[in-house]
Amino acid sequence: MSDTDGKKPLGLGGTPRSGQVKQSFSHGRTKSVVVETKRKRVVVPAKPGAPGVAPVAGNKSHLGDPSKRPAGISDVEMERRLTALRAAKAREVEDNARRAAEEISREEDRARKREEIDAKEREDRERESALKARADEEARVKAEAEADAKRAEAAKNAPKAVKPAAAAAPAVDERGPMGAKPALAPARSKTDRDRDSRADDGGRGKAKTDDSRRTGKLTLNDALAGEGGRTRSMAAMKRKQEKARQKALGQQARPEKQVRDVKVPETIVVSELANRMAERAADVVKSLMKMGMMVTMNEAIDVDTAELVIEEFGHRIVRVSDSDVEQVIFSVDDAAENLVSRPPIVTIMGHVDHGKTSLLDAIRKGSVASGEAGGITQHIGAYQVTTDKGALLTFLDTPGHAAFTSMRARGANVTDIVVLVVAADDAVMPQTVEAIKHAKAAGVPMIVAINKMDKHGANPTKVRTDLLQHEIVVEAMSGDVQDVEVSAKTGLGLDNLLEAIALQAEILELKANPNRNAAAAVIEAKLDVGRGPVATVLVQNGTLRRGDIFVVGEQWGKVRALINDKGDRVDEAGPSSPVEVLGLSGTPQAGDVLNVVETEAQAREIADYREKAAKDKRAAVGAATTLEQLMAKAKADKNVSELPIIVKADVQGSAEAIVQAMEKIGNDEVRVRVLHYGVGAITDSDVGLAEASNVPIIGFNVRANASARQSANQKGVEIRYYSIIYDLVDDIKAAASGLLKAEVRETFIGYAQIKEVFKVTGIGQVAGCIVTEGIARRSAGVRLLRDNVVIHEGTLKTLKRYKDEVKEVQSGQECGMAFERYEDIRQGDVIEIFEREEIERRLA
Ligand SMILES: Nc1nc2c(ncn2[C@@H]2O[C@H](COP(=O)(O)OP(=O)(O)OP(=O)(O)O)[C@@H](O)[C@H]2O)c(=O)[nH]1
Repeated sequence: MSDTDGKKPLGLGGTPRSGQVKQSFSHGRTKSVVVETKRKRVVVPAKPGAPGVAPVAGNKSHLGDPSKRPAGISDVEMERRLTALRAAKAREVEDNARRAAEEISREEDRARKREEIDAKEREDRERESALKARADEEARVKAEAEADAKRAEAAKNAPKAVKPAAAAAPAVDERGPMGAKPALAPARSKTDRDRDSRADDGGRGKAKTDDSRRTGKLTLNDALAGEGGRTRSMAAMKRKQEKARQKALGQQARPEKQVRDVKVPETIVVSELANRMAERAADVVKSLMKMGMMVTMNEAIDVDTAELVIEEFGHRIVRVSDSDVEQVIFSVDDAAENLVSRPPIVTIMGHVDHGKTSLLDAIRKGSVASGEAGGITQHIGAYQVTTDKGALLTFLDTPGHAAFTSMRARGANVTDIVVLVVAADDAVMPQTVEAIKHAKAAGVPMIVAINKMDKHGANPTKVRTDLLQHEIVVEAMSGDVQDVEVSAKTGLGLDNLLEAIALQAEILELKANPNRNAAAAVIEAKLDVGRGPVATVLVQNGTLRRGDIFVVGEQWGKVRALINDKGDRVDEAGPSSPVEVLGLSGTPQAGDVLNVVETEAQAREIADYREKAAKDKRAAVGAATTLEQLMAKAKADKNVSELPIIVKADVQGSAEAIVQAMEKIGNDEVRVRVLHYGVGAITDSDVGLAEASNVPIIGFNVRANASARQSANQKGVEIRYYSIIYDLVDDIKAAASGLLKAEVRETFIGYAQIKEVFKVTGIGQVAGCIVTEGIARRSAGVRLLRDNVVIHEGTLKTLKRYKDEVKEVQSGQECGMAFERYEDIRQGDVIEIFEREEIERRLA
């Protein structure tokens, strides 16, 4: 079937010249298409003025060649379009004329305003120069120079300011009536105006823009329409105004690149270097790459390379050494007017059981002694007491046991006054002498408290004379050391003691500046299960506050809480206050100094530096320097038996004291080696270490946690608990004694002389002897002496009397002796008979 069946071909009429084309498709389908060729219509243009031709509607010549029109547009449509075009052109001409007129009027307005502003500026300048002229000669010269400079600047700006406005005058304002309204804008700098002119391309009225910037008043219309519909914030406007003002004052709008002093240690990470130069890290990396160093911003470079980079960026290098990080905490001395009185820090020292704790207890009316394990003060406590007269005193309670010597030494260093307790029923004892030495070495004044005056047989005079031997001349003996007779039990003389302390403090004129960063001494540190590391510190200067950032030894932190000696939380602690500090990164050592610093970065930097330095030091001490030393050490170690232990204690001071006590145990042959010590409960890792090294764990006032207990049971690790240091020392001594080799004691029991030597089959050489002295015993040891020289030492193979083997032969009797594995015996030789006895030894 054909598509053309029953249909006429589509055409515009007339006589078309047509033909048929047959098209073939797939699957044998065909289609006949009728092709029609249309004749072109020829339009002859009508002559203008010719009769019958309407000027617009009748005459179609102005509609152009219809063949060139787009298809389907009729003459009428064409006519309508042309009319619209003509009307638009007429409107445009009108608009242009109107705009030009408006522009001229605006220009006139602008010129008038410009003149006004110029006049005002001129007036200002003249007034300014007149004012300056009245100043002294030097100021006048300077002012004139400035005025000249300003005039020159103004002269430079003036023509440029006019130019864009004039050039823009004929331009068409596209913003219509809204934009055409002359709006007032703040005065603008030339740079801003130029920039705006550039931003407004072509069609936008530059004159309008300039005008709005110069008029000094900002209207809503202007603000909204000023940037082609782009709104500006008030802040942006203010910035522009500020820039313009600065420009007018002759300041540079763009700040010059700042040259910085860049501190660089021996090595520095690239990103940190960029940070210190205030440059982009990527730029620094780029600059390094240009130098041929392919580094990333997280890699460290040496100081010499850093110097090249710094120079390239136009900064200055300041080389610092690692230790310089500590410089931030070295502060200048306080000015005298900033210093205020502070309470004295008093340390009570003396021999064991002379009543230190009882005395302090009596002073602060508390009961420390009764709560202590075994009645021994185990660690330093610090307390503040107020006397009846209102004087505030800070007491450090130092322990009395010899093991705590080092802690006491530290106590003496933060101490202003030492109270030396000597029991009146005893005398000056070794630790009394030690305390005197410490106090003298630290240059700390001393007050002697002669305690236990209530006791029968108390003899204070003996104490005073004993002290003379140690160059302590008390006041009672016309010396300069105050002495007070007291009884901690009855409270006798306590007032006098406090008075003596207050008097001594007055003489010392103790002062500190509370208005500076705090410096404090750690008197105790422990790891508290709930609170983390806790340090008891004594503020020495400044005021320690909550939130302060500090570094203490190898640790650092931010004060999370401060707890005073009464257990109350406080916000700050002034000079001489003892206070517990929470918020440390780790447990510091007793004796470390806590310093408040400005930033966390500084604190961390100092702590890191100290940790590294301490590590290096330990490594240097541990390393044997020469081969001989190494060999000597190895040899010495070989001959020494070791009892290794692990110590865990409740506080740092106790742990250190135990380690010291352990070091003292032992001799050339045996020693106790503390493999590891720490503060806090015994944990799995302690048990792991103990198992690996096969050592027992000593817990002093601490216990193993549940899992550590369980794994210790499984692994067979021994854990021993103590709360009294004497018991611990005694037990370890006993254990170490077990390592000592038993002593071999030799006892001479007799001599025998060899009369003749004969050979016996099956035995070998046999000596026929006579026991000349003592007794000859079969089991004993023998030495063969020839001309009083020992030529053999061994045991007997046989001891015979006649034919019988006997156990012993008495003096004066004859016997036969043969040596075990030795034959060279001669007539006349002497046999020495002795016995060996092994004696068990104990450590002293
Ligand atoms: N009669 C009498 N006994 C006292 C006096 N002062 C202390 N004592 C006793 O002496 C013993 C030791 O007293 P502490 O205060 O524990 O002695 P300490 O010097 O602190 O001892 P350590 O902590 O071991 O260094 C205790 O039994 C006290 O009761 C006193 O004035 N008179």
